[in-house]
Amino acid sequence: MTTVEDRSLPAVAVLGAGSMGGAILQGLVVSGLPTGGITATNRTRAKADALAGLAGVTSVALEEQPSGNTDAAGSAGIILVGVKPAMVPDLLSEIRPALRPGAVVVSLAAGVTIATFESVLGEGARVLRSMPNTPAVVGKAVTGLAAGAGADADDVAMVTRLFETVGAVLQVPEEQIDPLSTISGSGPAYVFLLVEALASAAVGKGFTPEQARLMAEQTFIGASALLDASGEEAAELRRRVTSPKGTTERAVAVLQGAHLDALFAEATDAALARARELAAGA
Ligand SMILES: NC(=O)C1=CN([C@@H]2O[C@H](COP(=O)(O)OP(=O)(O)OC[C@H]3O[C@@H](n4cnc5c(N)ncnc54)[C@H](OP(=O)(O)O)[C@@H]3O)[C@@H](O)[C@H]2O)C=CC1
Ligand SMILES: O=C(O)[C@@H]1CCC=N1
Repeated sequence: MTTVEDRSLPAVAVLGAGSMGGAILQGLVVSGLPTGGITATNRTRAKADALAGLAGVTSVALEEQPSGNTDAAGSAGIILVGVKPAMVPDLLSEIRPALRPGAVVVSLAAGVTIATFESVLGEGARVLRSMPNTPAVVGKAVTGLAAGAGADADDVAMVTRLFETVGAVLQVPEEQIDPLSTISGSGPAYVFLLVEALASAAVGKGFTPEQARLMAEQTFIGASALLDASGEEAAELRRRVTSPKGTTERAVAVLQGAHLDALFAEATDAALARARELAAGA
C-alpha cells in the first residue's frame, strides 16, 4: 500500500517563480503533498511578495538576498529551473557548485536542451526536461516530461509525482518536448485568443463588453466542463450542437472554410521554429 510518506517529495527549489514556476508552486501547495520545504526565488521584491502568502513557501527576492539561488539549490532535492530560456546557462553555472549529490534538476524552459543542461552541470547530472502549462494553478495542467541519461527511474517517478499534483503528465522522448510545447505548452494562449475573438464578435452584434465577456467566457468554461464530464470526444459534442440545416452548421462551415486546421498547423509550426531558435541560444 502507498503511504503518504512514500509519496512525499524532498525539498523543492523553484528558481524563477514567474508565470510558469509560480503556477506550479501554487498547484503544488494546494495539492497538500508533503515536501521537505519549498523555496521560490525571483529577482524583485514585488515578485517575491506575490508568492509570500503561500503556505509553507519561502519566497526570496534576489535583489535583497543575492545568494538566494545557491542557498535554495544547495538545500533542495528537486530544483525547478523557471527562468527565461536565455538565462538558463548563467543560472546553472551559478548553482552548480552548490548542488547536493543526487539533486535532480528539472527544466521548465522552452527550447533549452538536456545537452545544454549537461554541458554546464557536468555529464551524469540528473536532469529532466518538462513542458507544463499555466492551468497548473488550478490543478489542470498538461506536462510533458523527458529524462536525461543521468536521471534514473526513481528520479523520473519523483518528478512525475510532483507534476501530477498539478495535472496530467505525459512521458515523451526529448525530441517530442518542443512539438508538445506547441500544442499544450502554448495551447492555453490559443484558447484565450479564441475567447477574446468570440467576445469581440458579440460586441459587434451590439452587446456590451460585460455581456460579451460573460457569454464568451461562460461558453468556453461550460463547453470545457462538458467535455471533461461527458467523456465524449469533441467531435461528438460538436455534432450535438450542430442541428442539421440549423444555424451552427452555417457558422461551422465558415470556420472550416477558413481552414482552421491548416491555420493551427501553421501556427504550431511557427512555435516549433521558435523553439529551435531558442535551443540555438537566439
Ligand atoms: N508561461 C508559460 O505558459 C510557460 C513558460 N514556460 C517556460 O517557463 C520559463 C519562464 O517563463 P515565464 O514564467 O512565462 O516567465 P516569467 O518572466 O513570468 O518568469 C521568470 C521569472 O524568473 C525570475 N528571474 C529572472 N532572473 C532570475 C534569476 N537569475 N534567478 C531567479 N529568478 C529569476 C523573474 O523575476 P523578476 O520578474 O523579479 O525579474 C521572473 O519572475 C521560460 O523558460 C518558459 O519557456 C514553459 C511552459 C509554459
Ligand atoms: O511562449 C513560450 O515561449 C512559453 C513556452 C510555452 C508557453 N510559453
